[in-house]
Amino acid sequence: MTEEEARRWLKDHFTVSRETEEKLETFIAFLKREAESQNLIAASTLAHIWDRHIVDSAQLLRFCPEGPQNWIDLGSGAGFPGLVVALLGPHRVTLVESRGRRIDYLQRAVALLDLESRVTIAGMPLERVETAPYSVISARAFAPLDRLFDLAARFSTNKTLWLLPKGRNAAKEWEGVQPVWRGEFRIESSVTDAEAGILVGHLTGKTEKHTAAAAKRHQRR
Ligand SMILES: C[S@@+](CC[C@H](N)C(=O)[O-])C[C@H]1O[C@@H](n2cnc3c(N)ncnc32)[C@H](O)[C@@H]1O
Repeated sequence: MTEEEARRWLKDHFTVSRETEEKLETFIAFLKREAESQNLIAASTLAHIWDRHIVDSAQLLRFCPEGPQNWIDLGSGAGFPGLVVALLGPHRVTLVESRGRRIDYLQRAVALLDLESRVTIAGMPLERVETAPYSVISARAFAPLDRLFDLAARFSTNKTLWLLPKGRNAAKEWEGVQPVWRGEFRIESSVTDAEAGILVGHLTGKTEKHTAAAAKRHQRR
């Protein structure tokens, strides 16, 4: 969609107050300035931030239950989708990011947008983040699904909603992990790219076959 259509889409789907609109503009201006001195988003998307980043992030909120969620966003990078979700909804959001300059950027963005009371930055590799249950887990362009589940299943309960924009291979990726992982996922199409899929659902555990094989390996040790 064009940038104008993307702005309209946002207003049609969410209650965007004047203050939130101003904050989104402030965030985009800040991102553009920062992108001059560090690699934050693909250069080809700089002229399409509303479509490729703001709406692409915001659309995840369509699948989220009402009310404030305890949300963790893995590999937030320039703040997508985590910061957009925090700007548009009442959620408490933890942004996980391991790269120093991006952590510094995220800290300044959160202060600029006055989000300190609801946004926490876990500035470290995900592997070092303290285990805790979250009600929503999101990750865009973070890792292939098998690695993502391996790294992040410890933040999930049977009730946790996973929101994973996965591009054009969403169905294949979900099929690919099924020998190991059990869950109930559906694929929603992305409003910013009709061919891209978003995996939406719950992870319920590892398959019995996999659990039995792991137990056997453990016994042999
Ligand atoms: C391709 S970028 C995507 C950024 C953002 N989610 C987006 O879609 O624009 C992946 C991000 O994950 C971060 N990352 C990669 N491995 C990580 C890890 N193990 N723990 C935390 N962050 C990690 C990288 O530093 C990078 O900022």
